[in-house]
Order: sequence, then structure tokens, then C-alpha cells
Amino acid sequence: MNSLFEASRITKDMQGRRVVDQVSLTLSAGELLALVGESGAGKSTLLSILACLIPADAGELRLSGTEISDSAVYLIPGHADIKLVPQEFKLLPNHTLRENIAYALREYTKEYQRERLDELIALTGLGAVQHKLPREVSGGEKQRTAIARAIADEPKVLLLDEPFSSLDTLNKQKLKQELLRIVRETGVACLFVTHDLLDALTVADRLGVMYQGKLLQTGTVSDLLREPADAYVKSFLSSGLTILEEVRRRLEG
Ligand SMILES: Nc1ncnc2c1ncn2[C@@H]1O[C@H](COP(=O)(O)OP(=O)(O)OP(=O)(O)O)[C@@H](O)[C@H]1O
Repeated sequence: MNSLFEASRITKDMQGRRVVDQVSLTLSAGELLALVGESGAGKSTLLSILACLIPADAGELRLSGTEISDSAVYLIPGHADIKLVPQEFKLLPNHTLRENIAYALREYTKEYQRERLDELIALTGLGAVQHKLPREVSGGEKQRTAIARAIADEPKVLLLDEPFSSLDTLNKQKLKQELLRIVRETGVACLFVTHDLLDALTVADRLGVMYQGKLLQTGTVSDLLREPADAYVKSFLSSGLTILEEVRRRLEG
């Protein structure tokens, strides 16, 4: 797979501490990469850098082979082709889900807006609740609205901060399947961060394990299991797999 988005040796210090330490990763179109790690590993900070919301102290970002240069991007933080869905969604509380999505399309003609909105609502399965307010719908529906809004203008890269953390098991499972379908159907390159290894194991194409600002290893689950880069990756993975193993044993009686 050709990589669409590349981060090379991204480094960031905050208050004299190295929070992100020489992180390099690649993302391909239509791929779902999960970044896992304990609280404080530097995942959210890295995500803000990848979304061009805050500058790195060192390192480089490339989109479709072209370097994203600091000066152009950080005057107005963010990048038109890289969209971040924050953990708290940030939906407009007094507007319907449809209006929230429409906000991202406000610069387009009314006719195009209507057409694209219908497409996005079908893609994210929000038809039945599109005219409700955020407080009248579930966490999963709010998350899907935030995703629809983020992909409205067809970005190349979609970044999600803990997309499943506030959801119950059933909604979590539904959203995972829907996210995978959206990524495959639109071809957007998607990276989500999570502290829950099981969420990563059950939906991502590849995993990246972060610890103390460093991205220790990226690869498929089988890559990581077969050849863990170090003892931390090995024990982090086995903690998740132990749970799955326990469930299997219980089911087998
Ligand atoms: N604005 C800031 N100023 C100083 N230190 C910060 C700032 N933002 C984050 N940090 C520190 O950087 C480290 C990494 O934080 P970050 O939020 O990126 O980790 P995380 O892996 O996303 O954690 P969590 O899963 O808890 O969200 C933490 O030790 C945090 O205290």
C-alpha cells in the first residue's frame, strides 16, 4: 500500500518534558490504524500535531508526498485535508444533527449542501435521528455526527481521539463496524487513538503502541505478536489477549 500521509521523527516538548519523542508513522488511503497506549503516553498531543493544530518542535509531515510547511498551516490552525474529531465531539448544542453536519458545508451552494448532506446521512446511518438535537440522541449517534461533519468536505485523513470511550458495549460494536465501512467506502486514511487495546484489536488494520512519547512499534496484530519490538509491547499485547483468552475459556465451560 502506498502511504498517503507520513509523519517523520515528530518531537514535542511541553514544560521542559519530552511528550512526543521522534515518532514516525505512515497511513494509507482506506486504512484504519489504531494508536494504543496508557494514559499520558502522548497520544492526544501527537494527534493535535498530526492535525496541524499545534506545531511540532522537530520532524516533518507529508501529505500525498508534499511537505506540510509550518508557516502556512499554523496561522489558522488545522488543515483542510486532515480532520480531527475530538473526544468531546464539540457539536453545536442548539442545532440538529443535520444542521451540525451542514455547518461544515456552509461555503457551498444550498443545492450541493442538500445533496452532500443526504449522502453523508446515508453513509453514517443517521436518517432516523437527523432532525434531533445532540442532547436527544445517543453517544454513538453524536460520534457518528461528528464523523460525518469531519468527512463532509472529503478530507484525505481522518483522526479520531478516543472515539469509542463513552459508548456502551453494543453502541461501541456498532460504531466500530460503521467506522470501518466508512473508511473503506470513502478511502479516507484513518487513525484513532485509544487506551483500550481490545478496541484496537477488534477493528484496526494495524496497531501502533505508544509509551512515554515513543511509538515503540507499528504493525498488524500478527506482526506484533510474532515479533514484539520489546518487552513493553509484548506485555501490553498479552494483557489484552489474556482477557480474550479468559472469555474463551469461560465460554468453553
Ligand atoms: N499543554 C500541556 N502542557 C504541559 N504538559 C502537557 C500538556 N498537554 C499534555 N501534557 C503532558 O504530556 C503528556 C502526554 O499527554 P497526552 O494527553 O498527549 O497523553 P495521552 O496518551 O493522550 O493520555 P490520555 O490517554 O490520558 O489522554 C502527559 O504527561 C501530559 O501531562
